[in-house]
Amino acid sequence: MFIVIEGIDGAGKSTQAKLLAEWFEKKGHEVVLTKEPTDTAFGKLIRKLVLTGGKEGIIDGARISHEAEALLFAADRAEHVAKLIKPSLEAGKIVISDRYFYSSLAYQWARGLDLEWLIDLNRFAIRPDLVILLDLPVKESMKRINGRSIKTEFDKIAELQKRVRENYLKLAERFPEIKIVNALASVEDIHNDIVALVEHELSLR
Ligand SMILES: Nc1ncnc2c1ncn2[C@@H]1O[C@H](COP(=O)(O)OP(=O)(O)O)[C@@H](O)[C@H]1O
Ligand SMILES: Cc1cn([C@H]2C[C@H](O)[C@@H](COP(=O)(O)OP(=O)(O)O)O2)c(=O)[nH]c1=O
Repeated sequence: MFIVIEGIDGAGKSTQAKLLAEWFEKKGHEVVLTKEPTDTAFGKLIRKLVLTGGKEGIIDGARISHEAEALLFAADRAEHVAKLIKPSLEAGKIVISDRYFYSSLAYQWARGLDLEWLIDLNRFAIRPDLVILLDLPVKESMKRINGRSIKTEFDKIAELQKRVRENYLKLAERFPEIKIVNALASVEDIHNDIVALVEHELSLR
């Protein structure tokens, strides 16, 4: 089973991915908990070129072009799918990924790239069984990650996050595997909502 957790920065993805992995482990499953960008050479390149390119890089996404940025995320993902996700699923393991190609659609679309081009570019990425979209207002996510962002650029980041949130909600109408979870609740309540969705998915097998 392949489960993806998506949402804007600070939505609670890594918190919930970890709890879900523990839930599966308690039930005796072998779990691979992973994320994008990955920790491989491609992921490191993305962090260097796209995510930590100084103030400018963080706000506008890149000193490199948005197209090159999308291609880097896709290259990282191609390696992720080929070397970890596919073999793990074939071995019968549960794979939980903190972000996947829906992040590329939501974020790179918010940067102004064409959605259909992004979907085509990511066509190699096997479709997950379930995508949990942790949805919450940007104001709340900003409070949660306050320490992580550059305060003076706060508003610009918030504006981008708002577009990303709207994009995720639009994507949920197009991709039936995306299930929206209200991420404004407590960690425990959100976990229970996610477990209910997972149990429903398991009952269909
Ligand atoms: N439901 C929640 N309510 C309040 N704070 C939360 C909740 N879930 C996570 N947090 C906190 O918010 C911050 C961001 O959570 P995190 O799981 O790292 O988000 P993400 O992986 O989506 O960026 C962390 O400090 C975390 O402890
Ligand atoms: C996977 C992915 C992430 N991103 C963005 C979303 C986040 O703002 C950022 C980094 O992701 P994040 O989950 O914050 O990773 P980390 O904290 O480990 O560096 O990259 C994209 O723009 N496109 C993508 O395809």
